[in-house]
Amino acid sequence: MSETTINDAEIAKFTAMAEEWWNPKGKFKPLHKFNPVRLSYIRDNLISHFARDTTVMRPLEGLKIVDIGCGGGLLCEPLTRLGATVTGVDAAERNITIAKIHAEKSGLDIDYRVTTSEALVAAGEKFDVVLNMEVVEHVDNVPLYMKSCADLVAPGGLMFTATLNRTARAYALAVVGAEYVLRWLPKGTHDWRKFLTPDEIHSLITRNGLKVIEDKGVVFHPIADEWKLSDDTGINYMVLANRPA
Ligand SMILES: C[S@@+](CC[C@H](N)C(=O)[O-])C[C@H]1O[C@@H](n2cnc3c(N)ncnc32)[C@H](O)[C@@H]1O
Ligand SMILES: [Mg+2]
Repeated sequence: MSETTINDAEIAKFTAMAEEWWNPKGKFKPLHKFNPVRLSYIRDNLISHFARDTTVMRPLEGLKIVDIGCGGGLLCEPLTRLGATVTGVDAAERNITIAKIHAEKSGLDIDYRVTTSEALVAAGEKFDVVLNMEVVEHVDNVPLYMKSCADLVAPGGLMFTATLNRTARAYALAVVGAEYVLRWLPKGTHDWRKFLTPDEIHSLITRNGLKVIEDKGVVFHPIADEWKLSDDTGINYMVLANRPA
């Protein structure tokens, strides 16, 4: 394939951190702290969009989900427990190795693959739900990446995109604060210039045939030591979109 979304330096960076995926106090601590709020946002929207029964143990039974840039599988595992049929995709082979070992230990059946969104499109795959969480700021060729994620959404399906906004506040908090002051993340984790605004994400989504349903900010509350949903999309945010049936 001539065009790729893989940035070799980014893949090397994530490969070097791969052993840390499931350590809640390690380099991925921010994602662990983030996980409950984004997981309940995803679950609630899947249940309402696909009209699922909330009284059953596995409300997502039968839904086909692909998690692009799944890392160690922090979202793949709980979504599998909720009944979904999950494919986890990452360009870093080491991440997929770690994800597979962890799923095996947890007794979960997850289809983990070392590949990319553009390769899945070339293979003609479609999913009810595409998760595009904290990846777009780490890829090359953002238009190709967003097009291939969108192309994977089946008619009637949903896509969740999470990333960081390109604001002065995001620079101060997500780069300087998180990497240099609080040391939540290794220095160099994020390049602010690669962050995208909600308007830029919307245009990448709509030009590929999806409709934006809503934006949701995710904000850290230091006293509660918790992330919460918010209307403030100035730093971390998620965009929910659908492909009309
Ligand atoms: C910040 S992590 C996010 C992990 C996961 N989505 C989460 O939110 O818990 C970004 C992940 O994207 C992967 N990645 C980077 N570029 C990619 C590409 N072009 N295609 C697929 N995965 C990629 C990295 O290896 C890394 O695991
Ligand atoms: Mg990131």
